[in-house]
Formats: sequence, structure tokens, C-alpha cells
Amino acid sequence: MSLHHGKPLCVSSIFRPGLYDGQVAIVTGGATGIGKGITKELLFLGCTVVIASRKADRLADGAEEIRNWLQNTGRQASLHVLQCNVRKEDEVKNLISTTVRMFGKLDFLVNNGGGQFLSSTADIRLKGWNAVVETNLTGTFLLCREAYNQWMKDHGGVIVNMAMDMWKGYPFMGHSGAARAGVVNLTKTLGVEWAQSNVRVNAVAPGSSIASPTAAANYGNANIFDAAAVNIPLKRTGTVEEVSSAVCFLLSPGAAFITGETIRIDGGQSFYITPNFRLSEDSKPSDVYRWQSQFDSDHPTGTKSKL
Ligand SMILES: CCCCCCCCC/C=C/C(=O)SCCNC(=O)CCNC(=O)[C@H](O)C(C)(C)COP(=O)(O)OP(=O)(O)OC[C@H]1O[C@@H](n2cnc3c(N)ncnc32)[C@H](O)[C@@H]1OP(=O)(O)O
Ligand SMILES: NC(=O)C1=CN([C@@H]2O[C@H](COP(=O)(O)OP(=O)(O)OC[C@H]3O[C@@H](n4cnc5c(N)ncnc54)[C@H](OP(=O)(O)O)[C@@H]3O)[C@@H](O)[C@H]2O)C=CC1
Repeated sequence: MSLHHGKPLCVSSIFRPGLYDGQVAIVTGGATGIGKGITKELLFLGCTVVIASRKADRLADGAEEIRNWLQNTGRQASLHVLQCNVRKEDEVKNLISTTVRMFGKLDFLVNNGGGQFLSSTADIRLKGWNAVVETNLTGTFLLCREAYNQWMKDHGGVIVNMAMDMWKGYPFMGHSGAARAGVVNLTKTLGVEWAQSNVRVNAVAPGSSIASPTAAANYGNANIFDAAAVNIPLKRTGTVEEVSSAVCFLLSPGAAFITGETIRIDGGQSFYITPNFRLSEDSKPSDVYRWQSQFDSDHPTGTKSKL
């Protein structure tokens, strides 16, 4: 552990201190989980960060925790909070315009906010489908469009979007898998369309394995991510910091010649097995998928692992 102004430096970033001095970023969903990790690293590297999501109490609690944490590293936080539901066009427009008005610029946009619920696709109601697609795909589109039109078109910038391990489809998350595949495709398109404005657009695709209390709470099981480890070639779950460092790389000049790309952060999981779901032992080839959860005691996935 190193010391900074006599205080223990309790975080490490592989990037040089001050890398993002004077830069301004928006991180959606920046008060929890992966977004909080990204916010911390950007602040640590000198960036001004605006975190934005739906719930004011979450934003306030997250901001307080982040400020306290940053103080312990000996740095001053330039952290700001704006409420925004990415599904609402007027709120997205307001988030971008307020940020540009307050800080005079917008260098980075991290479209991290999002999520879904588990359901067999046959049981998803239209309202639920729309909620997930609007959150993950339409919200990403709206934020990209507004960031570009209101600032980046004339000044350049970098955008990082959020995908997931939907490469082979995503049983029981059909809505989110489809939306995230759309995000990957949109990322390629924008990488080409906006290159003329020196705007780079990339994405990260975490495996189903980045543990955070808020993410796990969404599925009603605090250990839901741990159960994924057995199907990950690197034999462990990932951390929010490991997503953050990939995002910070994509935002950095080190990635100046990378655009339209999606980086997998999944310990090799997506090259090995479809996440978390498997055909039941008695299924015939024509059978529909039957969900066997990692927690199904009759068929614990772990005992079937060949690794
Ligand atoms: C074993 C291994 C596994 C392993 C599984 C591990 C997964 C790891 C991979 C991915 C990890 C992550 O993404 S972790 C991130 C997790 N975090 C999140 O998901 C947070 C954000 N999510 C959400 O807010 C919600 O899920 C989302 C649906 C998107 C928005 O909800 P809202 O309440 O705002 O939406 P509304 O517009 O009110 O519409 C809600 C409608 O959605 C549907 N709906 C919502 N929740 C529902 C539910 N639980 N079940 C059915 N249907 C539901 C209903 O139709 C609702 O309508 P009514 O019928 O009228 O009520
Ligand atoms: N954890 C994992 O293994 C994986 C996560 N992901 C994705 O990474 C991102 C971060 O997830 P994670 O940190 O794990 O989970 P969290 O549940 O902690 O984070 C989700 C964040 O998104 C925000 N959010 C959700 N809906 C909206 C909305 N409509 N408008 C604005 N903000 C919204 C939430 O804030 P609020 O409730 O205040 O709106 C919350 O801060 C998500 O997109 C997630 O789906 C992808 C693959 C794997």
C-alpha cells in the first residue's frame, strides 16, 4: 500500500494519476455496482463525474459513500448527481444539457445503467418486454444521440456502452439478450457514423458474473453470481474493478484507434458455455430449454463441470 499526502492509498488503478484531469464524464447507474466502480476510478484519475439514475435515495447514498472513499485516497471528488430515467427522452435531454451547462463540456459518456428480470420468454408480457428494451437499447440510443448532438458532434468524445454475455442467446433473459445484441450492433454503427467527429463508440460485455449487492438483490439471491464461477475458465467471478479498468482503457488515449468494438470481460465464459443455463438431462433434442438453475440441488451444475 502506498501513501498519498500521508494517507493510505486504498485503491489502485493501472492508469496514471491525473490521466483524466479536466475531463467530464456522465456515468448512468453510477451509484451502484459496476457503475460505482467506474465512477470511483474516473474520480481517482481526476475526472469530474456526473452520476445519473432513477432513484434519488440511491444516488445520494452512493455519492456519499464514493466521496468518503475518495477522501481516504487523499483526493477531492468532483462528483455530481442528476436524476434521470434513461427511458424518458426529456430527462435524457435534460441530463446532457445540464451537464454541458454546468461543466462547459462532455468528454465521456458511460451507458452503464440498465438491467432486466428473469423469465421464460413465453411468459414475458409486452409491458415487461418494453421496459427492458427501452431501458437497455432505447435508453442507450437516446443518451448517445443527445451526447452527440448537444456536444460531441462538434468537440469529439468517447462513449462506452454496456452489453452482456448474450453471444449465444440468453435463455430466460430473451428481452435483455435481444436488447444488448442491439447495443453491440448500434455501437458498430455509431463507431463508423461518428468517426468523422472524432467520437469513438465502444462497449464492454461483462459475463454473468460481476458480483455486486444491488445486482444480486435483483434476483433475490445474494450468492447468485458465485454459482457462475464453476463455468468460468478462469474459475472465479469478476469484480466491478475489472469492468472499470476496461472502461477506463476504452475512454483513454490508449484506445485512440479502437471504435465500434465490444470487449468481453468474462474470464472466458462466453467461449465455454452458455451462462447459467443448461439443457436438462432428460431433454430430447427437440425439447425446449428447461431451466435448471445453478441452485437446483438435483442437478448442481458444479458436479457436471469437465474443467
Ligand atoms: C440461476 C442463474 C441465474 C443467473 C442470473 C444472473 C444474471 C447475470 C447477468 C446480468 C446481470 C445484470 O444485469 S445485474 C443488473 C441487475 N439490475 C437491474 O436489473 C436493475 C434494473 N432493472 C429494473 O429496474 C427492472 O428489471 C426493469 C424491468 C428493467 C424496469 O422495471 P420498472 O419497474 O421500472 O418497469 P415498469 O415500466 O414499471 O414495468 C415493469 C414490468 O416489467 C415486468 N416485470 C418486472 N419485473 C418482473 C419480474 N421479476 N418478473 C416478471 N415480470 C417482471 C412486468 O410486466 C412489469 O409490469 P407489471 O406487470 O405491471 O408490474
Ligand atoms: N453484474 C453483472 O454480472 C452484469 C451486469 N451487466 C449490466 O451492467 C450494468 C450495471 O449492472 P450492475 O452494477 O451489476 O447492477 P445494478 O443493479 O447495481 O446497477 C444497475 C444500475 O442501473 C440503474 N438503472 C436501471 N434502470 C435505469 C433507468 N431506467 N434509468 C437510469 N438508470 C437506471 C440503476 O439505478 P436506479 O435504480 O437508481 O435507476 C442502477 O444503478 C447493467 O446494465 C447490467 O445489466 C451486464 C452483464 C453482467
